[in-house]
Amino acid sequence: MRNAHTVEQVRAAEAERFAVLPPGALMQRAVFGLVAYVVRRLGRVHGARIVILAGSGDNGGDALWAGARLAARGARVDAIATGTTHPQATAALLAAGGHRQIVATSAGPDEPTLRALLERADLVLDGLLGIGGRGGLRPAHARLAALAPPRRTVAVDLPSGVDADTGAVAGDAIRASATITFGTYKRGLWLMPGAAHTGPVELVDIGLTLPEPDLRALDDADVRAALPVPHETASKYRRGVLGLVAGSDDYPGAAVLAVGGALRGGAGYLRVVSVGRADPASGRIHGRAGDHVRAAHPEAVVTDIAPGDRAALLAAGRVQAWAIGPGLAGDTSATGASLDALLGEDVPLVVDAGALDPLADLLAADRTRLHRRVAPVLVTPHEGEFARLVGRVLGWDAAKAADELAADRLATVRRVAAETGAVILLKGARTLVVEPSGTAWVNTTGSPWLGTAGSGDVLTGLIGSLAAAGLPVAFAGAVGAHLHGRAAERAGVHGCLPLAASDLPRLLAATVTDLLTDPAR
Ligand SMILES: NC(=O)C1=CN([C@@H]2O[C@H](COP(=O)(O)OP(=O)(O)OC[C@H]3O[C@@H](n4cnc5c(N)ncnc54)[C@H](OP(=O)(O)O)[C@@H]3O)[C@@H](O)[C@H]2O)[C@@H](O)CC1
Ligand SMILES: [K+]
Repeated sequence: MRNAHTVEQVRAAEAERFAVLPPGALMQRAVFGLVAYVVRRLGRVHGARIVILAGSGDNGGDALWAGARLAARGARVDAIATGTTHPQATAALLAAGGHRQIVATSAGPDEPTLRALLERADLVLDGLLGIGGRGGLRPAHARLAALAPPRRTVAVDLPSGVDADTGAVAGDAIRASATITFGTYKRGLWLMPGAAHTGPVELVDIGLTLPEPDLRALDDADVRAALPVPHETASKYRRGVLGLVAGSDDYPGAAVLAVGGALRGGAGYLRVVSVGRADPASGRIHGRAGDHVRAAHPEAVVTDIAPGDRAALLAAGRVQAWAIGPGLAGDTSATGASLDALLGEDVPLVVDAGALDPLADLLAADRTRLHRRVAPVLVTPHEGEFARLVGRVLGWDAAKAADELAADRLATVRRVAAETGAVILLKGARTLVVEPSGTAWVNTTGSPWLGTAGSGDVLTGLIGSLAAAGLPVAFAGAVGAHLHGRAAERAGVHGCLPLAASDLPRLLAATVTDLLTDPAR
């Protein structure tokens, strides 16, 4: 498990260490980790050209100290400063044979010199701003951030211009090929849009004693430990039964995809309820979605119901979790009736796609509905669906939803989870899962190829299945998002590019197999 903390939490932990350690000790620990990374990355330090971008604070100090160590090992180190710099670190750099120039002064480098330095650099260390940064970069910093070559830039602690707490980016910000962060992960390294600036993030332990994290990210080891694996006395019922309400005559494929995801989540039995209509000749209820599911997944037990038939829905049988939404289209009042029936059942419920607007309508009529329910409800909107949800339930207009998410994605989702009583899984690059209590996970697996029709249907089935198999539904959301992302990452290896959603169930099986058979277990 990786943990992220707020700047306030980091400052408090640092203060506690400052009180007992010799001056500069924490910074030297950070520098040691940074230099180790640079040496590993470059392979050969002697003769390498390093450019340090240095701001006025301790973040610049880290980078300059690293520059001093690298200069002492034979690197050519040029520091470009925005103004005054950390005195001891600057003295160390100069003593080791490094150079320093200050931009925007008469003796500073002109534009062509600056560009040439950065173009020739083997590596650029971004020490413009760390956790002390506030708001958008000032002009001198912004100019350097725009010139730094993304593929050869390493961010020190965090990419300058990314807000350490929110991940917000106002104007120019460093784009890094890697980030070496100190003490703990900062939330902004994991939250969009900042997360798009970091490259892979490495943590250097500097010995901070930290409180409960504000945000968590699962690793493969966490997911492996959480996977529902049947034991000797398992039976299909004991492994958990998922009820999945999915598919309609208009969108039968969504049900097939959701079932594909559900079959890889660990539940032992799958009851699928599809919406059909009465056959004029026989009077029997029959739907296209049911036919498609039966043909594609003979192991699923399918019931066709008339739109909104609550009794027929619940008669499908006992389940340990319900999921509703993929491929439900058309009559939202019928979906609302089904949803209302499922909300009356005391088992975890996953709500997605075509059931999200009907849920919003139910919550608009009664905001306490989910707060009063004992078992949790997890909703899985993408950004557009989230905007509609908060529009209908909380009265936010679309611009407000977009602005709040851009300013502080995590705080916004936390607020909406607390107000609605729903566990919210906000899909997208860096999917967030947030409980009404505020407990939050961010997903760091995935691939842009996942932005394809139907991938959300697979995710809903997968999460529902994990919940039916016994994982708490919010955790099932975090585990499901991790597996879904890992599956997509494997697409290239398994010859599945461009990725189609129907490839995902097979890729999920390969992902789970690898996790369970990893010899390092
Ligand atoms: N202390 C230690 O032992 C350890 C510290 N560590 C390191 O210290 C870093 C934190 O250092 P820090 O507190 O000095 O803050 P940092 O981000 O470098 O500079 C802030 C200064 O920049 C300015 N400024 C603010 N906003 C701005 C903007 N938008 N655009 C431009 N300028 C802006 C403002 O200065 P002003 O110009 O207002 O005087 C402000 O004071 C941390 O990230 C980690 O790398 C690690 O080594 C672990 C051990
Ligand atoms: K930085």
